[in-house]
Amino acid sequence: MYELISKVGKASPLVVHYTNEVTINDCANMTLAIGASPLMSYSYEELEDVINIASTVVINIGTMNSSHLDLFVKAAKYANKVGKKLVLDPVGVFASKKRQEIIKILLGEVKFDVIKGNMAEIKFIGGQAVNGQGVDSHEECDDIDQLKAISKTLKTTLAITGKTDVIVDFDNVVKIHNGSPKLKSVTGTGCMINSLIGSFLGVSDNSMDAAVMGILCMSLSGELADKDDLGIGSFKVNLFDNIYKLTEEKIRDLGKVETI
Ligand SMILES: Nc1ncnc2c1ncn2[C@@H]1O[C@H](COP(=O)(O)OP(=O)(O)OP(=O)(O)O)[C@@H](O)[C@H]1O
Ligand SMILES: Cc1ncsc1CCO
Repeated sequence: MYELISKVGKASPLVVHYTNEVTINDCANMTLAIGASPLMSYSYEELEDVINIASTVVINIGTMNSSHLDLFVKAAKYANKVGKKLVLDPVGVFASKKRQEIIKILLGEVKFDVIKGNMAEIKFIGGQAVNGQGVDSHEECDDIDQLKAISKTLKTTLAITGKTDVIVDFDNVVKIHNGSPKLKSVTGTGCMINSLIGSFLGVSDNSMDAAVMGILCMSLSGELADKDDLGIGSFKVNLFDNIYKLTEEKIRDLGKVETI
């Protein structure tokens, strides 16, 4: 699995993003930092052209935009139709009825390789009552059986972020114990994980490995970046530097990965 980091650098897969306007630039830079190639689009006109050349398509509903709702569904359905890998981030799904409606349509009509969310977002799409605010989660990992059931119902790999990250594919479960609380104070670290997972899916058919690697790269780089009592601006720069300088050896040595 750890060798995927060199594979991404060599193959530089194209990750097409339909994502939110808040973190779009950081997602493009994160894709480049790990060695893949980003393309961000909001156009109906080029939808088929750009998805045809993509390795992976990322759908992130973070900033609900009336003119994008149908575009995101069309993009996801077309990616499915032509057999592209797909990642969904149901950002803030519990915050509004319209978010719930669009996620219901996407889950009903599209098969995703990985659904990435914070614990509140994932529990919510699994039908649980949750404690979240806007796009943020106040939930932690308490019931692995519940997460396994959600993965089975949605027939997908779940990549769930939090103090402890959890990746669940049916009965296979991996926990990641790296991280830094500062990652929560930089907006879009979750969105950037979609870019990382999308990059790894571009060089692997194993969704679980891609999801573990995507979260691990962010959580470990955040941990390494949180040095010398840095302020949050410098921390963010240091986070990107650490992603860019990750190696297979570093991940193998410093990753705190627990297979359950
Ligand atoms: N309390 C914490 N301690 C350590 N690491 C954390 C903590 N909370 C979150 N993280 C890390 O922060 C990163 C992003 O996770 P988070 O759950 O904040 O995503 P998110 O809510 O989807 O983010 P965003 O909406 O800003 O994109 C992950 O790498 C996760 O491990
Ligand atoms: C703050 C925020 N609002 C909509 S999307 C987004 C980025 C983090 O998900």
